Amino acid sequence: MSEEKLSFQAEVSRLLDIVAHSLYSEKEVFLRELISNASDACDKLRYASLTQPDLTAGDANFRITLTPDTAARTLTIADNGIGMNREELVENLGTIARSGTANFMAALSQKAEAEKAGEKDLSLIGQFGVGFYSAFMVAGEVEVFSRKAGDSQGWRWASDGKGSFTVGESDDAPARGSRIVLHLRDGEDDYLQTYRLQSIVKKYSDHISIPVLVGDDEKPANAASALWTRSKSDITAEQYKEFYHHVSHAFDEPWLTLHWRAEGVLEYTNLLFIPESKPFDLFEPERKHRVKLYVRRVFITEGPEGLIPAYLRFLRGVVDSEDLPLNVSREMLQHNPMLAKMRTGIAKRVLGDLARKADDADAKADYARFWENFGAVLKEGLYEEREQRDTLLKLLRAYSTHGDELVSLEDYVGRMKPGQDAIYYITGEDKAALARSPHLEGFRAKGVEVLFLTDAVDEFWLQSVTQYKDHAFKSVTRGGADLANVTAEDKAEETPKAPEDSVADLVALAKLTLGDAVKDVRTSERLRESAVCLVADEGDMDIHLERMLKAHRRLDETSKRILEVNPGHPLIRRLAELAKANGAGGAQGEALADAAWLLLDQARILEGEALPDPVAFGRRLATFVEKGLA
Ligand SMILES: Nc1ncnc2c1ncn2[C@@H]1O[C@H](COP(=O)(O)OP(=O)(O)OP(=O)(O)O)[C@@H](O)[C@H]1O
Repeated sequence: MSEEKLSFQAEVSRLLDIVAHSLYSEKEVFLRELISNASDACDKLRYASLTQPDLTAGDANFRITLTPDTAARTLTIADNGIGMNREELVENLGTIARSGTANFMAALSQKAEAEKAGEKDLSLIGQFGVGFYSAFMVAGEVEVFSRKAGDSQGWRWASDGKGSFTVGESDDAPARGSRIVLHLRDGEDDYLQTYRLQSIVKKYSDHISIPVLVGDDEKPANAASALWTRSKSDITAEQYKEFYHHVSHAFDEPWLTLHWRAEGVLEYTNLLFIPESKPFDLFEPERKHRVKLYVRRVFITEGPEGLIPAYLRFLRGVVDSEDLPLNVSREMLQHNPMLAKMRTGIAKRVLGDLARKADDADAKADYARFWENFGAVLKEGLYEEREQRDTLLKLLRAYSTHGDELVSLEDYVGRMKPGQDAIYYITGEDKAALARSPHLEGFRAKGVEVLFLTDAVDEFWLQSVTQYKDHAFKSVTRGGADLANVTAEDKAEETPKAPEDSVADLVALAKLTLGDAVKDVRTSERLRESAVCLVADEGDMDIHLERMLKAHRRLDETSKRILEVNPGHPLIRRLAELAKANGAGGAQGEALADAAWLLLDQARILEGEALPDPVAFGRRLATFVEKGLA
């Protein structure tokens, strides 16, 4: 077959464009990327050879070699790993298959815009890692010769990184694995010097368990032992960080590094990291984790189901088991009882370490950073893992009416007012909008704190977790406000409102007028400044949850709401007087009926809901304003 010319996927072309104009300040990281790929390729072959020993026959010593050629001005990175066939070369080196790529590209173009505007480097690309494509930061042309383990045919892939690449058969491919030849750009001769290459390997790839050989030197330039098998005291923070970059393909700092060995019935070593920033694919529907499973230093698979609970899927790193059988197939893993035991052990340990961070009064801001990134994921555990519920509730943080800082449930309970039983919350998308909600007025006036719960997942865990330390969770937009029993801080608050019966006629008239449009009309305990609001009945679905379900087409019906009126509000007082004077069948009947509809529509607007009949609303409003001006 002759050579074929193919185009890069559009995202790759855009990425290459950015890479060529290098956003990386340290170009040398291209080597880290290529060595990381080579090491992954060796890991993959080692796993495959467990069941097909022929694959490594004749050459079982995995290694990565870097060969500079000063005359040709090329740097060659070769491995004897799994290699790639034609389809894999096209697929892996022509597209970006990773989930979340679309989001990333969007973020990237924003960044490009921001940079034009002269804003600070957001180092987004650094967080994502451009992998193989980083080769084009230093090379004007890249050739990949590759032969897949077990295949007879070898291939050559080549590109100048400008929109297209060629792929064709090659007699020059290694016996097994890949050889990447970088034709260095002018000015990149640094990467032809052995000592320079050695120092880069030491810096970024010391933890790689495959030996990396540079030039003619027979001694590997890296320590070539799996980092997690070394003693903690022998590992520097820098080495942990580089290992985190390698396993996670992310380039932020680890927020937390957890390195421990579980001993007892089961033995396994864990080197896990919590990233400092949110990975792009955190909310993909599969909710897959990315932790790598090894058995006695042999890489088995990434992200096996059942090893890490979904609510901890932000963890990165490796788990190395001493007990699982080496020939465990990926498919059978999931049903292995040892895996379930490891999962429990890992969850306990991670949550325990998080609890220590959460309890540390000096680390408040630090924990808040973690919470902002991963709190929404952690909360999934509240309904998915009963055994960890109490621990997770202790880790929970939320904004509240108390101030600008995240608060814990313990803080909240400590501030509860005499006579207050419940933990009050309000759900919605946006904290600032929630803070303006009329439902909060009475709570504010009595100094009762209300939590703002703004993650979609909040609606779900609140269905199954009903209380914290005997205090029920209660939505301020549902049921009665129960504020009568709470002693106000401010005595003025206790001054009696207009007696309820003064608005009884208005309430009766509104009920009659609004009929089926509402479940009930009643006077409100929770309003102070606003005239009206809508609430859900005690047993009904919360307004925000219902709206969310409808948006996702999981619900067709809308439950009826209760319209609450504030008997202390001047408008309500005035309407109440009119309703009383008018009696049944009075001359003001029509105007009062219009007023009732306007009150309901106003409450809907405050709730952020669309009006079912905006034309009627407009007409009624016009009539009223006109009368008012007359
Ligand atoms: N030396 C190699 N041997 C075998 N396969 C390779 C090699 N280098 C790259 N690949 C394949 O190409 C794919 C794409 O590599 P690339 O570096 O772009 O992305 P990645 O390693 O998946 O992730 P990242 O971009 O975070 O590094 C790899 O996932 C792998 O399948």
